[in-house]
Amino acid sequence: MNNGEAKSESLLRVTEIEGRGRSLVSTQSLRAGEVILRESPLLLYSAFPFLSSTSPYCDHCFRSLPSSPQKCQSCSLVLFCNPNCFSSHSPWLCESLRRLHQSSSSVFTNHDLQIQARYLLSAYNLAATSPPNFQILLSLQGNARDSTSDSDFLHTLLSTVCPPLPVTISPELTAALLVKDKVNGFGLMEPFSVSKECRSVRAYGIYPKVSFFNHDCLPNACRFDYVDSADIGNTDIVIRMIHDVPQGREVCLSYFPVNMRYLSRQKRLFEDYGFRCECDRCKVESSWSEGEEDDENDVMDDVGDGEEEEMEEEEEVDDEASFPHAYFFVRYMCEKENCFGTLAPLPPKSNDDVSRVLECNVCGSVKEDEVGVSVNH
Ligand SMILES: C[S@@+](CC[C@H](N)C(=O)[O-])C[C@H]1O[C@@H](n2cnc3c(N)ncnc32)[C@H](O)[C@@H]1O
Repeated sequence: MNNGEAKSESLLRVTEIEGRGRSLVSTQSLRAGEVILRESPLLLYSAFPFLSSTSPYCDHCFRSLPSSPQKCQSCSLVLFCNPNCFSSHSPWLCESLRRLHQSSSSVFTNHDLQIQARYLLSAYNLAATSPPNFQILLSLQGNARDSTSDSDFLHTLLSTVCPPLPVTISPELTAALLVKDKVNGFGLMEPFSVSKECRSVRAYGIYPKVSFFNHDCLPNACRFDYVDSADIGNTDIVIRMIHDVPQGREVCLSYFPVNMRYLSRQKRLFEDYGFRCECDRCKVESSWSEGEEDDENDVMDDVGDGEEEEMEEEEEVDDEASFPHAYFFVRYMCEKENCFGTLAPLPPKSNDDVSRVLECNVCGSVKEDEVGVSVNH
C-alpha cells in the first residue's frame, strides 16, 4: 500500500475557497487510482447501541469478534478480540460506561441516543487522554447554532455520570461536538451482502485531514477502507483518485452514494451539512427535478441495461447534452445489485502505469475498465 499520508503533504494543499471553507487542492497532476491520502482515525466508536445490544465487532479494531472475546469485567459493556485491543480501553471511558450502565439502562432506551452517547464519550475521552487531539477535533467544521433537546439531554446525562475531565464541557461544547460528528464522521461498513438492501455501519470514525474534503455530486476521488484486513491500520481510510486531474483542481468526495437523485441530494446536503450544492451536475439536474419524489433513500436507477431504466432515462433526459455526466455512471458506478458503490482504478504500480482494473469502494469487487483511457475531466 502506498504511504498516502506522507505523500498527501505534497500532493494536496489546504486552501480557503469562498462559500466552501477549507478545501483540498492538487499541487500537481494526480493520476487515476493514485492513493492521495491514507489516514488513521482521531476517534472511532461503535455504531451499536451499547445498553441494548451486543456488537459482533471488537470495540477497538472493529474486526469480527472471535468465539471467545475478552469482555471488560469492570464496565461489562465492551468486548475486545485480544489483550492488545483490550489495552486501548481507557480507565476514564471504562468508569464512564460503568456508571452510565448502572444509572440509566432503564430510562435510556433510544438506540440513536445511545450511539450519540458513545460518540460523546469517545470525544470526551479524547479530552482526558489526548488534549492535543481533542483540540484537533474542536478545530474541525461544525458549530452548535442551536442546541437540540437531544444534545441537552445527553449533556445533562453524561455530565452527571462521567468522572471529571481536564476541560470544562459546557452544553454548547457538547452541541458543537455532535455537529462535528454529523459533518465529518465516516461510517466503516459491515461486510457487503447482495441480499441486504442497506449495508449497516459497524463503526463511525473522524479522520482529521479527510475532513477537509468538500463534497461534489460527481467526485474525482473516493474513499476505501479495509477493516477486515489483518494488517495494522485496518481502520485507516484511504482516498484514491477516480480519474486523472490536473494541478490546481479541487479534489472532492461524494458524501453519499453517487446515484442519489437531485432533490434527495440537496435535502441531505442542506440538512446534514448546511449548504446548497451548486456543482456542475446539480446545475444540470436542477431542471430535471419536477415530479421527482423527495425521498431520502431515493436513488437513480443505474444507467445501463434494462428496459425500465432506459425508459426512465428517456423520460427525464432527452439527449446526451442534458446528461453530460452519463460517462460517470457508465464507467464508475458499481453494477452489483444493491451496492451503489463507486469504482476507482487500482493504484498505479509505476509512474507511467494506470491500472485497467477498477475496484468498488463498497463491495470490493473488481472489473476490467472497458473504456480504459485515462483522461482529465
Ligand atoms: C467535511 S467538511 C469539509 C471541509 C470544510 N470546508 C472545512 O472548512 O472544514 C464539510 C463542510 O464543508 C462545506 N462544504 C462541503 N462541500 C461543499 C460544497 N460543495 N459547497 C459548499 N460548501 C461545502 C460545508 O460547510 C460542509 O458542512
